[in-house]
Amino acid sequence: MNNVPTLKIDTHRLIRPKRDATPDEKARNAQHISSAERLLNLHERLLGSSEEKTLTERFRLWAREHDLAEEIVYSHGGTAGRTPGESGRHRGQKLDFALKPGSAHLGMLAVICRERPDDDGIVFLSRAVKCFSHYLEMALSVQSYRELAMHDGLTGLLNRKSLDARLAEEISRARRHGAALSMMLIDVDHFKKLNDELGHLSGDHTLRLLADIFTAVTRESDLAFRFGGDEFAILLPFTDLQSARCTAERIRARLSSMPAEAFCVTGNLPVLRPGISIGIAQYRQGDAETDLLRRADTHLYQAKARGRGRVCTQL
Ligand SMILES: Nc1nc2c(ncn2[C@@H]2O[C@H](COP(=O)(O)OP(=O)(O)OP(=O)(O)O)[C@@H](O)[C@H]2O)c(=O)[nH]1
Repeated sequence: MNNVPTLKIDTHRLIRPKRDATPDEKARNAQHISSAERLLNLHERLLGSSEEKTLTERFRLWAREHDLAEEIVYSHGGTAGRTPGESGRHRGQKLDFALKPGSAHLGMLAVICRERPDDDGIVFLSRAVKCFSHYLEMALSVQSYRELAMHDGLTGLLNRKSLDARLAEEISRARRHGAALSMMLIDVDHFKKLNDELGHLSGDHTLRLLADIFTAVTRESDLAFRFGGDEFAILLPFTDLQSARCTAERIRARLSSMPAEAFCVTGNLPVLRPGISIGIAQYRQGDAETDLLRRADTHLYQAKARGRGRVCTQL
């Protein structure tokens, strides 16, 4: 974020306007001013966007409007070192630029031109790519902060804030397509006792182990969240109650198949195997987000009330 893009124009190459400037000097001045205007326009277009896709699209449109490129292709995992620095290397009608705004390597940018630019054209293109790479660096940095803000620091699962957003998305999808959607709420049984007897480090360790189990047992399309404290939520798109129940039982089976020592981080302590209670609800047409959440919570409460260590669902 400390790399604030600067408009780098070779002002020293501008020749002071003088009455007796030769036609050649006048032409060079005009060319530099036109380059500056075009780069300024690029800055103005890129400014204010922190999305990688939007930036690439804006750069592509700018390059096409200025007849600099037919196509722009950005790839994250470009072959580092193939093109040193940001100096474009002409390969047919394609110029490859390594995006290195500072010490970071952000990938490669392929600029596909209709005709081979002359040397001045390549220098100008390099400046434009450098400008783009600064904005891209900021966008990627904002993106990674956004990612972090959506996750829980202890378990790495999505956090409560993400749940609100994803629940609204999934409900609107289920509503639109008439697709099944289930929600699972999971709470650790007697977690306070586990914390008190084994210590908070073991408690934290248990929460991480549970998160790993949820990730391992669920499908890629399922979304696991740390709801808060010792409570978790899993959203299961395209999943009815019966399948969600099977997933819940698989989670319980995986948990009970783990050796008890796995839950203790400090040796010579009494072994305390954590149990979990699970409540599941399925989306019903017309449900608001809070309805699904409230019903899953009611079933979790039932699981606790009926003696814990079980799964309860709506009928
Ligand atoms: N180690 C650890 N403990 C936490 C964390 N967040 C919340 N807790 C503890 O989790 C415990 C939750 O306890 P309760 O909500 O009373 O419930 P419980 O003891 O699990 O009992 P039941 O849910 O009724 O079975 C509290 O003691 C919290 O201090 C955390 O991030 N790490």
